[in-house]
Amino acid sequence: MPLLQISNLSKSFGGVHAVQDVQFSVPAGVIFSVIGPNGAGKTTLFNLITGIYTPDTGSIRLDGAEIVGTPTSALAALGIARTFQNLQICMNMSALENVMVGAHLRLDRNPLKAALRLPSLVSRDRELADEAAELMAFVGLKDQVKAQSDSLAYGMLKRLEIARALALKPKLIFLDEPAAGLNPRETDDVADLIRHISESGITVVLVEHDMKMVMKLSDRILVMDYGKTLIEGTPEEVRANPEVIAAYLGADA
Ligand SMILES: Nc1ncnc2c1ncn2[C@@H]1O[C@H](COP(=O)(O)OP(=O)(O)OP(=O)(O)O)[C@@H](O)[C@H]1O
Repeated sequence: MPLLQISNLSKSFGGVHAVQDVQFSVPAGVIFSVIGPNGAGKTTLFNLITGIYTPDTGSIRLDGAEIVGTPTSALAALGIARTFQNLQICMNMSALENVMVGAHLRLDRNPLKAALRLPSLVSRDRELADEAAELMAFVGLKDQVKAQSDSLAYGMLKRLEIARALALKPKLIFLDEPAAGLNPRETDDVADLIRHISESGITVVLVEHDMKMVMKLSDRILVMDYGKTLIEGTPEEVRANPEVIAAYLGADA
């Protein structure tokens, strides 16, 4: 059984068919990329799977269980984490606190206990801070553990967001354009990080415009165009598909 199975998924906004009858499945352990021109429906697809939008029709199964209608917070508990195309970092918090937010989302906190600052919770906060520091080191932010978020460069903030998603201890992580706005060296570093995330046992679903990175990293690629699936296959199959070449990749891909 695939980890994630999408069937007949559709979502319209007014007259715009943002996602139209899309189906694919993501086996556990792969790096799965979604590509397509601007407006193809990639982010809408992410928003549907991560509970931000409700589909008009279709089914989304995680480990065989239907998750359509499940709120984002409950999806986090089921093991789905994501990052956003536009950074969602709280700039008035420290970098470490931002990552700890991810861990807090994972844990069931008792607000009364928190208000009373019970010793068990204080020690758990210390554990979470240690865990968050480890994750920051994992994403390459070892030297920024004590930094304020607003002092971090853009590339660092993108990594911080990945660390926060990892703090959920997900089995499936959705990365929306992790290389957008990065220079070629930073892009290579993010590609290495994504590979490490995958090697740690987390299934990765990626939306990305950097075609070199997508071709290098992905086990499978879904190509979308005008809300529909153009093709789903291995990088070799996608690269060789005439429709993809015509619609998207260009002759030099
Ligand atoms: N909340 C919304 N309300 C109205 N229309 C929307 C909404 N979200 C997306 N759309 C429309 O749906 C279509 C698909 O948009 P989407 O953002 O999913 O594409 P995308 O492939 O992620 O594009 P990009 O690569 O530019 O991020 C577009 O025509 C867009 O204008």
